[in-house]
Amino acid sequence: ALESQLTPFNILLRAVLSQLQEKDQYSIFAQPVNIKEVADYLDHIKNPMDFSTMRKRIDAHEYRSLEEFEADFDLIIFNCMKYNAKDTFFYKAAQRMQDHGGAILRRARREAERIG
Ligand SMILES: CCOC(=O)c1ccc2c(c1)NC(=O)[C@@H](C)N2
Repeated sequence: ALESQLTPFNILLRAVLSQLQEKDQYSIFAQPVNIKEVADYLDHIKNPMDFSTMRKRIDAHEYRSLEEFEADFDLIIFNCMKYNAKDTFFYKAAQRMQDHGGAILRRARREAERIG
């Protein structure tokens, strides 16, 4: 029901996800990597992750802690740095996302402690 959707914790996760997506200015982390465009992606990446999947998991109450949410964020970064070579636009975007995300998640951890 809507009220179970809008627990303080869920509201926090949705706010954090929006803050992270603001840093994805070319939306390269917004959707699952398109396997039609990147044919060998699943040969290399066993656990794909993206922000739209994370949003579905928030709405399905699949995150029981901020650490579980962070693990999926870290997976997005890890996959990108694994599949793409260091000198690529994608790899560099993952590094910037990791930096921005670190600051956003540190603030979120304090907020999660405050709401208990
Ligand atoms: C239309 C072509 O799109 C892509 O090739 C493409 C589109 C998005 C991508 C990606 C590839 N690779 C990645 O590692 C993740 C970060 N995002």
